[in-house]
Amino acid sequence: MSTEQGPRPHRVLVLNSGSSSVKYQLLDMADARRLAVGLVERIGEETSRLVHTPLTEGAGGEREVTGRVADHREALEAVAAELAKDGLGLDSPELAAIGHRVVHGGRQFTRPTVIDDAVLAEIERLVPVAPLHNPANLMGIRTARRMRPDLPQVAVFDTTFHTTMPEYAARYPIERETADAHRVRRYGFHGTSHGYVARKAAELLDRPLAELNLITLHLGNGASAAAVRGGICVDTSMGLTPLEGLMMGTRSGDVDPAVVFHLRRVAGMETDETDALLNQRSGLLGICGDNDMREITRRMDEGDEDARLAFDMYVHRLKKYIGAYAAVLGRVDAVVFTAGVGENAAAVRQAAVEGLEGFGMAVDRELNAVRSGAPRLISPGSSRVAVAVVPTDEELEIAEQTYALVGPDTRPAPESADSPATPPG
Ligand SMILES: Nc1ncnc2c1ncn2[C@@H]1O[C@H](COP(=O)(O)OP(=O)(O)O)[C@@H](O)[C@H]1O
Ligand SMILES: CC(=O)OP(=O)(O)O
Ligand SMILES: [Mg+2]
Repeated sequence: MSTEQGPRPHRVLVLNSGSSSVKYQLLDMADARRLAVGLVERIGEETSRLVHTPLTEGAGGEREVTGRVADHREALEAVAAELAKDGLGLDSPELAAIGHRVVHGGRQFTRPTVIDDAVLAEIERLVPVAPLHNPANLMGIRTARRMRPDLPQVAVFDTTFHTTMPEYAARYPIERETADAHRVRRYGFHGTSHGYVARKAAELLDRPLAELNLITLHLGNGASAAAVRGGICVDTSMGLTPLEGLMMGTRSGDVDPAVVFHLRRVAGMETDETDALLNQRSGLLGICGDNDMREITRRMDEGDEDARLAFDMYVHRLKKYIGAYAAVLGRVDAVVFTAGVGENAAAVRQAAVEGLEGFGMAVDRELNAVRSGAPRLISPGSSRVAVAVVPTDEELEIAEQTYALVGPDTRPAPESADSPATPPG
């Protein structure tokens, strides 16, 4: 190893770019401490909003900036400006790397990957199968590269965790030649989150992950379930794109594919229209006009029947996946709820597990009502299967995977740090 030239950089900026939002965190990896966190939401609308919270000593509290943010480039520029106000700007020599959530990595990206032009081109090629997500991820990456061309940038893919699915779970039962020619298969998403909460659930249960059969339920705006045996994904509910599976905020989840042909024939709906219908105007929103579970449970409490129907459909479909994955796994040690809905909507957890006593699953009403940011059990002591709430932290997981790949312990001394990044193996 060559000689040290001052302290090595050990901060990582993580960008989790969604279709219309960016969540970000700046972390000090020396002690896994968060220095700043924030969110830009409603990108592309007139009412965009940036909420930035510096967490360094004396930096003051949360700041809010409102006004139109046209796209993910402007969003990142606005984030950089806020970070700079706290002395945490992207020009800081203490920044070691930028980690990006990339939703679709196809089959080729089976691990976090340092981004170069070839990797960017691959992510671009996958846009048709993640039309809401990969373009946003790409814009975040390109903007970050423009701002710090010297820094390693790492892509952490939602799909990676699911690349272990057995072939019989990953394939669709359609003509092989056609499927293979167009890479039509099930990829699965939210993998960073499923992998993270599976590990955290093992810690909560104080048992080795290798021994556990888990059903992890990531219920955010997008939602997916995974069957995890010994830390390895054996099935998941999302497929070629993040549209399959559970009912979501605005996405339908599972429907008979003939719905698409039917709407083409009887209503003349073109492919793009049906795509927008199923991805953006369906799910909870399509049934009751709201996609936020807080609003839906509030309306339900006031006796609103549309909200009740949306809730019942959401829970019914969730329960079907719990049952299916119990069958896939044979024995279940824990059901794990995570993400915005899973962590906060006690009513969803209660209703999804209700009636599953025959599967050894139950929720304790009082434990379930506790509000907490900590991993916790919500099943009664008598429950054969543990039911848990485990907050996800995709940003921390991305930061750790990024740092493990390009942090100071893994790369040559600073003098060669600006040499081109290595492409995937
Ligand atoms: N306190 C809460 N009670 C019920 N649902 C909530 C609460 N907070 C957030 N949610 C739900 O979580 C969703 C956002 O989840 P999140 O995991 O942040 O999604 P994403 O990362 O896809 O944007 C919201 O749309 C809402 O439905
Ligand atoms: C893949 C996916 O659905 O992501 P999100 O939940 O962030 O929309
Ligand atoms: Mg999310």
